[in-house]
Amino acid sequence: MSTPDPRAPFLPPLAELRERARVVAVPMRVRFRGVMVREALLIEGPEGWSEFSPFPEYGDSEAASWLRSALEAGWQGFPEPVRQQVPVNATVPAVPAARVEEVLARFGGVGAVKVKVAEQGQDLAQDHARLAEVRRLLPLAAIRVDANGGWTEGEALAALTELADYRLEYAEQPVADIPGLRAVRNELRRREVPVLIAADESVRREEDPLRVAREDAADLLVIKAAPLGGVRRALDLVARAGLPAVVSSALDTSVGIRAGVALAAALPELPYACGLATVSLMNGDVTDDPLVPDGGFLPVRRVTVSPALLETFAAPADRRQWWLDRLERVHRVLAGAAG
Ligand SMILES: O=C(O)CCC(=O)C1=CC=C[C@@H](O)[C@@H]1C(=O)O
Ligand SMILES: [Mg+2]
Repeated sequence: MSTPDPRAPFLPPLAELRERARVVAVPMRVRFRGVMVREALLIEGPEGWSEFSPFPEYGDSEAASWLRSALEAGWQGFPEPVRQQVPVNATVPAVPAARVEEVLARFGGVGAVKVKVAEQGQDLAQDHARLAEVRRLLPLAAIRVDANGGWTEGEALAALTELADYRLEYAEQPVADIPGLRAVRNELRRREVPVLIAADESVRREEDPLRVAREDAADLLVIKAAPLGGVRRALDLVARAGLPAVVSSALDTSVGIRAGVALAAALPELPYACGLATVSLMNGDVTDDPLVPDGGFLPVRRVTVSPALLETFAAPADRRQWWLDRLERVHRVLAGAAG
């Protein structure tokens, strides 16, 4: 497969993007990544609505991939799907065990659940309790955990050796760096602990997203459309990596989730349920017909944005300005890359 053209897709003039940009602040039902409000800049392009919502702490060059992804959605459109619906997992944030039932209920029936573990300020007993509750409520579900790099190697080995009793499908980013992932993976195999290792941050936040695969540091990759520069770039990455991929969200509105669905729908193989049901964690959306799961699946379809909801969730003026300033800086980064 060829290297994606760094200039593609076409970069519209900043004035055009600014003029069409809408900034929303959508409340969460439950704290996730430490936030209770998710902000996003949405732009309507000729091919449909697009979302630019890099997390606020990300710098401009990292955010440039998110803008590329938005431009693909709005100005280029998505590649042809090979399936018309995609299986999804429920996502359980690092909530107390007593809240698990209420969180799971938001997702309707699903066959897979991702549980956050290793949250700062919590301990392994809390992870155990959360996982035990998920297993009690869904005895047959595929369960995976996501530590967001929160364990040391020693902690990861100890924790996963114990948590394997819940029949874990895989552990996402148990430790922060690639040599650590590789070491944990090798040691778990040596101990015959049946937990696969997935890389997330080590793919989407690395200079070289193929390094994990090259260094044999994970069994599978977590792939997100926006941080990887869009659906086509993510597809190219998966093809080059030669590892199974799980598509996951960036905690987007339904507009951003649409890109994730397009990615999952276009992958030649989709062996795992995708982490694309996160609209269910939000207390609002920009469409009257949100991309939330039905029977454990999301459909492959367009998202129609509601002008009334854009008003309802319009961000305060200072935050709107913050996003417009960011858009301007990141546009400059992409214009530089194209020059
Ligand atoms: O994968 C899922 O089930 C939901 C998405 C999800 O967990 C994430 C979305 C956005 C940011 C990340 O911190 C987080 C992740 O680590 O995968
Ligand atoms: Mg993750």
